[in-house]
Amino acid sequence: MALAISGRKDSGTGGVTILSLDELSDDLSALSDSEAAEVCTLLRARLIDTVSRTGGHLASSLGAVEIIVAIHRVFNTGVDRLVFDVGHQCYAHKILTGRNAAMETLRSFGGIAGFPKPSESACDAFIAGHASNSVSVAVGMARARTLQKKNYQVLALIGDGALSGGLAYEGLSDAGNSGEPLIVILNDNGMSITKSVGGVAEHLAHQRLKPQYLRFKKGYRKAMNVLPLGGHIYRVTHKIKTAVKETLLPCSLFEDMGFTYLGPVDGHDVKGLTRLLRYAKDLQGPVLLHVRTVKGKGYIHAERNPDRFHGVGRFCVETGQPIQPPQRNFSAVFGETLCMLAEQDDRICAITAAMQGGTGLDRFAQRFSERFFDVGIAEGHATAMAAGMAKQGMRPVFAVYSSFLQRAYDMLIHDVALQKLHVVLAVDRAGLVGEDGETHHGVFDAAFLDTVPGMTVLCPSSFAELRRMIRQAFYELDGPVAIRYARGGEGEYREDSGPMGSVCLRSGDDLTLVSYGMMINPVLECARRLEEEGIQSDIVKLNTITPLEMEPILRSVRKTGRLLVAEDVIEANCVGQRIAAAILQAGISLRSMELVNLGRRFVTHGTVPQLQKLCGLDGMSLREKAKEVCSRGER
Ligand SMILES: Cc1ncc(C[n+]2csc(CCOP(=O)(O)OP(=O)(O)O)c2C)c(N)n1
Ligand SMILES: CC(=O)[C@@H](O)[C@H](O)COP(=O)(O)O
Ligand SMILES: [Mg+2]
Repeated sequence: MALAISGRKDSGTGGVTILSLDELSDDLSALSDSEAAEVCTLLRARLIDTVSRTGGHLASSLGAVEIIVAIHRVFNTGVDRLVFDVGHQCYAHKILTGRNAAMETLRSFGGIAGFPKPSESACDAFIAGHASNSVSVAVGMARARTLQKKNYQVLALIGDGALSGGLAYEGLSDAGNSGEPLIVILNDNGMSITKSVGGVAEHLAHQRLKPQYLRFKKGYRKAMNVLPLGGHIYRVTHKIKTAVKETLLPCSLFEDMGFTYLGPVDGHDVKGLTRLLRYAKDLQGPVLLHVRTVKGKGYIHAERNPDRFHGVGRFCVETGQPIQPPQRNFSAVFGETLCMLAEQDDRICAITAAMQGGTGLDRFAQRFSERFFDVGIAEGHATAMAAGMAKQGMRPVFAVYSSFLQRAYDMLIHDVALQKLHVVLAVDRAGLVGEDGETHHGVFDAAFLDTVPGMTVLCPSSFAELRRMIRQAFYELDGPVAIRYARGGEGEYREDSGPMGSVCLRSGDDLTLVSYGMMINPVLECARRLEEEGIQSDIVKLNTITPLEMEPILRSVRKTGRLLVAEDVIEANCVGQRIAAAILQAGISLRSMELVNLGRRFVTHGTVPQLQKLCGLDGMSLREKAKEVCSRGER
């Protein structure tokens, strides 16, 4: 593919200035080293500018700029397969693959996604969003290539944080042994969202810091700079270097697993990275290139606060301050309430899988550091560990995003439920989450938690209810208890409806409306609008969705004969289906019924109100559905 930089001009010093990223094709192979460095500068400026207006994952994307430019210099991502881990660092790749203008629409409804999407570009090899699977996917692609006798390269780009997830080791162990040519680039910035934790983080730090090795490597680099870097010379000298390394350092974990280990190298030296990738490409086996980067590189506020700029809303470029002040949210209320309870009860422990800030646990981590456990991106381990703690008499709560809890389904059944252990799950980001889109919506938990024997699932609709339910989860219930709540703050409903089970919020004879959690807000709006048209509805709000308390619902539908259940979860085993089955079992025949939910689809990205509208779950759409229900059948 030809390089298209029509916007180049001579800088007057013999060098070339690249005027616009729009002029670049995804094939950067003809760029000189200095042009490549210039492209990196342009990309950084573009990332800071766009993300300041759209919001998104800035710090990780900034840190990966040189890696991505080097990849595009050596590989053709339209044919070679580049698998991003999580995918939140892929923005530079999007810009280089025809989506520079579309960056203005990043993460917005109808715009480009914040994660890799093959439907957007053939250069996006695989959808990503959840951590630690990239090596497995890459091995799969490499094996498919070999079986199909095709000729392309496969790369996985994985961060040190993602390397705290057990799945990564299943992939590495198999990849190292496979003999398949593939390149794993480990982008090691010492950070997950907060600081990387665990033994592997220690191992990586050790690899970087062994002083004798660093001294040796400096000398080696000097020598390499004066030598012409032919493949043969590099191979021989690299062997010598590896031998020296092995006598000075304990073997890297990756070498033991069967990889040719290269590094650690400076991940912001685009020239060096390009050379190493060319070398790795020729090696024809599993290679792990360990690259050291700075999270947030090139933007002072992000370098200083990489966790705040990991995922960021719109901000002022100059000051780094958010445009909108942070909203009080369910996660913060959870964290505060937990601190209050932990003050009185030293059995309470909090567990996070690398999501301390997002789950509202910052204060708990400071105040009760000995009872706070960040286990890394390891949701399965967190769940099994909570089971162990509960078995020995502690009161663990695992605070976890709904979509990441999917990773721990087996542990919930095998390690927690089977022994009826009192583990509390604070299931954050339940329901539609907005701009992160299909990989992050918390729309499966209501269905899968219901299948776990002995599980109780509580659904607060307000901060007051969340506070009460946390206490109930610890002191009035036993066995596994999940409290599921949405991303963000309260809506119009701010009461505490009191008991667990189901409560009637409003009385009317024409129709029964049922909902729970934050969906109660559009349902209240729907009821108000119906009333304006003379239709009176009962609203039954479910405070507990597993097990269901059916009595208030049955009482209501006996009266109205019509039912509409609204929920922002997938259709399979949704609450509406369970209610419908219970109504049938009770021998009640309804005149009409509508179950409004997300059906059997993946919901795209956008603001939550936009997505609710798309799915027919906003107040207006629910009113239309409710009117249909009312108009069906005679009373
Ligand atoms: C299974 C899962 N758990 C948690 C997350 C949330 N998460 C997204 S990125 C991230 C940190 C990743 O760190 P690293 O891989 O080192 O990438 P970096 O941001 O440092 O470039 C976490 C915890 C996730 N995406 N998937
Ligand atoms: C990439 C990733 O998985 C997280 O960074 C996630 O985007 C955080 O979401 P919140 O913004 O809801 O905390
Ligand atoms: Mg990292």
